[in-house]
Amino acid sequence: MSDRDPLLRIEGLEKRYTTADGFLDRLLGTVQEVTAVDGVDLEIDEGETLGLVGESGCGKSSLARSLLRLTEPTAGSVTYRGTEVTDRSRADLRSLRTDVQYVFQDPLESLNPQLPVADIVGEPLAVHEIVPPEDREERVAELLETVGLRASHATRYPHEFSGGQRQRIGLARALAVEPEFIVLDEPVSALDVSVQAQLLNLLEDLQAEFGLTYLLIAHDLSVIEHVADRVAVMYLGDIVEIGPTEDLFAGDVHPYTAALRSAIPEPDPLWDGDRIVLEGDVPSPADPPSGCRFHTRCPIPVPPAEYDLDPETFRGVLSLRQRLADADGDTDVLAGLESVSPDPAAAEDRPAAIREAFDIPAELRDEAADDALSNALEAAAAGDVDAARERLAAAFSTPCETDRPDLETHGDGDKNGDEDADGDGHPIACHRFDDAYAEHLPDRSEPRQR
Ligand SMILES: Nc1ncnc2c1ncn2[C@@H]1O[C@H](COP(=O)(O)OP(=O)(O)OP(=O)(O)O)[C@@H](O)[C@H]1O
Repeated sequence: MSDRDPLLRIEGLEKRYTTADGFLDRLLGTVQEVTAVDGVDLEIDEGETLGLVGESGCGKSSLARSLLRLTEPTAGSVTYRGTEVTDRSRADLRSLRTDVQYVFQDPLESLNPQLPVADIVGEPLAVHEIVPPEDREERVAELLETVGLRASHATRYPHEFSGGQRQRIGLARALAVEPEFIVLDEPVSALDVSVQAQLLNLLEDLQAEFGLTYLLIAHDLSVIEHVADRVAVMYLGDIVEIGPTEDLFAGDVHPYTAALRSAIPEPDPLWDGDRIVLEGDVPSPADPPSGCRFHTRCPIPVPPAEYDLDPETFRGVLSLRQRLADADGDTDVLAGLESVSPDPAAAEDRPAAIREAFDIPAELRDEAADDALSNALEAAAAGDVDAARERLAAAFSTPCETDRPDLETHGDGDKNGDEDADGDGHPIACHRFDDAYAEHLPDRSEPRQR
């Protein structure tokens, strides 16, 4: 391995689950395929902490478990210290199992409740024959002290400990095999904030002491802000952004990263940044949106090139389009909206009410856009959802809906999110950063604001 090789390299990693394998499901046609990880490329360097963030269901655990083959990946390649992992036999994976450890989110689930801590931490020492049996007790005591517990804790059982202490036991067990690389899957998400900070400090101390490399998974950016060297942001099976941590907390970022960032509780009462609230949940990976997978929730989708629309207005138009698409033949779908009068006699008021319901101004600053919208709203107000849908789709399309963005560096920098000597660019999968769509965004400074 040369100096420049990463410790771990993942290429085109895919993990698909079939939701049901039963005969009845196949007979009824209810078998669904879920693409939890959709062709991810990633590199992790020795000694670094790579944070992996995204909402629940984005595929973080599936990615981490596949790369260690705790679950079999469907496709792709993983190399560890230059050696392919994906085609190794189970027996061959034994050495990898000591080099690489996985610490689970919920220690109560991963620690055997029937065993005292001495056995939980001692088991890997025995299985991998790391110390002779007569030295095991002493080594367990050392490991417990290394993670801030007492040697006397060895005789107790998992339920006798607090959440933070249980996570320390999980760490002691992982450290028993003297690993190089540890995957930490939501290690602090079940803990109080003060306990979180203590555990994150411990992780940093252990990294410095033992030269560890971490993949640190979290659904919350605040957890990794002070710990990770680089951050990869995951949405619906894809990495949508990867870069040095400081770049993701300042400067231009993917709109999804911006939303995660704005969700961090701000201790300063004078802070006047805008909270970005994402609508709805992560869509089902069984039926992901076309184009950019984030476009159905993106606060700033790329508007059509022919109009001068601000991002918020276009978001409203796109949400209206989605509502009409979801209506699927239900002509009364708009009547369900609170501010849209259900009274058929008030049909002439409905276009205005629909605009209001979707935060679209009463009049768009772009006359041609306003005409096209009015035309569609007239059809919607008259209950002709099909016509409204068609008119909106014809007039208000976005490349976000049709073109899948690549994870590309649009400034200076390389594909793995490392800065180059004189640049601060890092890979982002978003059309807003792609010059190919510049004509859609005449004033880039406006939509890139956070
Ligand atoms: N064994 C499985 N069978 C079927 N679908 C699964 C399985 N495991 C995960 N999934 C689905 O794959 C998607 C990604 O799940 P995954 O647990 O990897 O995401 P995550 O980002 O780690 O979320 P969380 O933090 O909630 O664990 C989800 O839609 C989930 O329902």
